[in-house]
Formats: sequence, C-alpha cells, structure tokens
Amino acid sequence: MADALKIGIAGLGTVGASLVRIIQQKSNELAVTCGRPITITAVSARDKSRDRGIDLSAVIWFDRPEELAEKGDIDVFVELMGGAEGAANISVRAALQRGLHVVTANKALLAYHGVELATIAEEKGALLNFEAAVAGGIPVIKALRESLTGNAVSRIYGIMNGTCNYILTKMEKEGLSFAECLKEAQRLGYAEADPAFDIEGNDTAHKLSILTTLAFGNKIAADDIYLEGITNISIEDIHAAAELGYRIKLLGVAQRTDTGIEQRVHPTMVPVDSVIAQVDGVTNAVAIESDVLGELLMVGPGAGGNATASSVLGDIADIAKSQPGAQRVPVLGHPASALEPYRKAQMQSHEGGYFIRLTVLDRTGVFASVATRMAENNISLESIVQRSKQHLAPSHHQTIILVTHATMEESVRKAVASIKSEGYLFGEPQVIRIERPKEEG
Ligand SMILES: NC(=O)C1=CN([C@@H]2O[C@H](COP(=O)(O)OP(=O)(O)OC[C@H]3O[C@@H](n4cnc5c(N)ncnc54)[C@H](O)[C@@H]3O)[C@@H](O)[C@H]2O)C=CC1
Ligand SMILES: N[C@@H](CC=O)C(=O)O
Repeated sequence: MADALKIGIAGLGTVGASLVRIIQQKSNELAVTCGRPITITAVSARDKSRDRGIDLSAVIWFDRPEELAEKGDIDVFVELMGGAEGAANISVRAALQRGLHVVTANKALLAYHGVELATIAEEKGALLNFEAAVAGGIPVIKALRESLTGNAVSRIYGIMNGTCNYILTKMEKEGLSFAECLKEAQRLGYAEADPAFDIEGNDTAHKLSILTTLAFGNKIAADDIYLEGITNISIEDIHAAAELGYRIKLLGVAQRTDTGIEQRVHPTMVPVDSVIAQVDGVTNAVAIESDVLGELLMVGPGAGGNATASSVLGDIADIAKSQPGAQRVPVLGHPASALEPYRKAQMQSHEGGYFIRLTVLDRTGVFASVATRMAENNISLESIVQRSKQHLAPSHHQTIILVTHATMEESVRKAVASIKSEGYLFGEPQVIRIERPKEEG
C-alpha cells in the first residue's frame, strides 16, 4: 500500500469535529477505497481544552492555523474555520504557495478570493477542492466542473441555504416564530457563525457566485448579485402563497440573458406541485438547465456536520487517489487565466411573475386605483383579490393581493412606487417574485 496521505485540519467546530470522527471511524475502509491510509497528523483550533468527543491524542496541535499551513508535516491543508478574510485567507494562501493541496468548505473565502486562490493552485500544480462549499452534501461542484463538460448551461437555481429552508419550513408546518426556528437551526449546527449571513441571503449569494463561475466561465462576482433575505417574510405571506398554490423558498438563481448573466437571491414563490416546493427542512436542491442534458435536479442534505464532512472527505479521497503530476481539472472549471469578465444583466430587466401584497385604507376607489396603476405600467394580472379581516391589518384597512403574469421588474417597481405615492397604503408593500421550473415556464 502507498504512503499515508497526511492531512492537517484547521477548525474543529461542527464540520471539523465530524470530519475527524468519520475519518477515525472509517480508517480501514478509507485505506482500501483510496489505496492508501488517510492520517490526521495535525490540527488547529481556538480552544484546545474543549471536549469534542474525538481522539486528538496522536496529532500535533498548532495554535495558529497559519503555522500549520506553513510548517505542518502534511500533504493536504483542510480549512474548516470560515470567513473570507483573516486566518482562513492567509493560511489557505500559504498552503497553496507551499504546493500543498487544499480542501475547504468556505464559500465566503471562495466568493471573494476564489480566482486568486485558483491561480496560485494552478501555478503550483496543487488541488483546491471545495465540494462542501455549495449545498453541503450535494455533489454539485463535481457535476458542474466535470460531469457536465460540453453542456452549455442556461440557468441554475436552487435552495442553497439549509438554515433558511429549515426556518421557512418550520414556520409553515409547525407555526413556530422566525426567532425560534433560527435558534433551533443554530443549535443543530446549520447556521453560520454569524447567522445574519444565512437569513440576509449572503451565504446563498456566496454559493451562487461560485456556481455561476463554474457554469458560465466568468470571474466570480459575489458583489454583483441582487440580494434579499428572508427576514421580511411573514406567516401571512406563507399562508397567502399556499392559498394561491405556491410555497416560499429562498432561491439563488443565475441565468444567461440577452444582456448578460442575471444573478439574484430572494424569497421566491414556487408552484406547490413543483419538485423544489417539496424540498423541506435543511435539505437543499440545485437545478441545472443545459442544452445537452436538459434539466438536472440534485436534492440532498445541505448543512450540518455529517453532510458537510461527507463532501470534505470526498475531496480528500480524490486527492488521495490522484497521481502526482497528472493533468488537473481546472479549479473553477475553466483555467483561472481564461475566466471572462462578468457581464451583469440588470435586475430591472428581470422578467417573471410577481406576488404583491398591499395593506390599504378601506376606502372607495382604492381597489380600482391599484388596478389602474398596474394597467398604466402594462402589467397583466393573473389575479387580484381584496380581503378584509387580515389580522395584520387594522379594522379600517384591507389587504389586496395581486399575482402578475410574466412582467418586467422595472414595471413592477414603477407601479409599486406610484401606488405608494397615492397615500392609501399602510406599511410597506410586500413583493415576492415567482419562479417556475422550465417545463411549467
Ligand atoms: N455547518 C455547516 O452546516 C456548514 C458549514 N460550512 C462551512 O464550513 C466552515 C466551518 O463551519 P462550522 O464547522 O459550521 O463552523 P464552526 O463555527 O462550528 O467551527 C469553526 C472552527 O474554526 C475555529 N476557528 C475559527 N477561526 C479560527 C482561527 N483564527 N484560528 C483557529 N481556529 C479558528 C473555531 O475555533 C472552530 O473550531 C465554514 O466555512 C462554513 O461556512 C459549509 C457547509 C455547511
Ligand atoms: N449556514 C449554511 C451552512 C452550509 O453551507 C446553511 O445553512 O446552508
């Protein structure tokens, strides 16, 4: 049997501790499948004394991850700390500069430094693997980077954040509050160290930016994504969506348009009978539409220690099985030097269906005025209903719910602005985009 693959792990939190446990429990099977043992020789984490339920007696402890990357007796540096800057960024760079292979689950790091890191890896002939960075246990990176070679991708969309999907599902099915659901997601190890990254949509945006680059061959453009999180979604929206035959999901969508690539992350209404609407809890789903294959939908656990460690381990096993000096698959699917500048499609040009919920004064003429403002902006309505006794609205108010046919974002924004200027609105209008799978489009 070949020499052991020596790995050093920086970060022993939810994912790092799961990874250590799995490698230790499955060492014999791994040695057989990979053709060589996988040995954890060194680790680094902030708290040396914490009981993680794993055996670290035979490993060397580095207080600083940078030192592990620079000096550790390792073949692979596994980064499981998180954060786009600081220790993660410095240590991954140092490891690659040293010619070490790197495995990371850190989407924030890749979203902001992925192209530079891929450039260093490719110059050094090192592997930089990051399957766990997008959609946890779903092998979507490998699918896009390798299996779909030769396919021209037209759209990728999906549920890419387990925390948000868990919250939306629990709110709908168990009637729990947003805060209670988030707390539970944190307890289960799904949320980011700062959960604002989950609920404000940034985490989905980081993941989407990576998929966009793999699919379309542009430089990563994480700051060029239209972004809305789920903090504004109320139980009233969830119920109204259900009555209309939709469910609300936080989707990341990237699609090729005539004017460039559109990247957007926002709460989205999906038809209740679509597969993606059935994806509940921490489960993620990624749909890829391409010319040769058609639609590929991948569904699986999107967060949590084991789901994520499974992908990290798969990346480590790929390194164990790789031959030194063999041709490498480019880190981002295309050689880093060949990535094109990102051509951004403006959100105003987005075309799709919209759900609009307005709380208005219960006054003669308001309903007609809302319908007129829509017509003036050439917005064709699938339905418009007026309701009283919505518990959010005071007694002298009513709720108007509109669903549009496919229309331009710019028209919807203009119509909503003109409704706001009429003076009969109570609170902010709620606008939720509707996304339909290809066959239902
Ligand atoms: N938890 C999940 O479900 C998933 C997490 N990820 C990513 O995996 C990475 C790790 O996530 P978790 O394990 O959930 O995080 P965590 O917060 O549970 O663990 C992070 C670990 O890194 C250590 N650490 C952080 N900064 C450090 C520093 N400067 N020096 C030494 N140690 C440091 C902490 O002490 C802790 O042991 C993150 O990039 C996260 O975005 C990716 C997919 C799913
Ligand atoms: N916080 C993330 C973890 C996985 O990427 C999520 O909830 O999806």
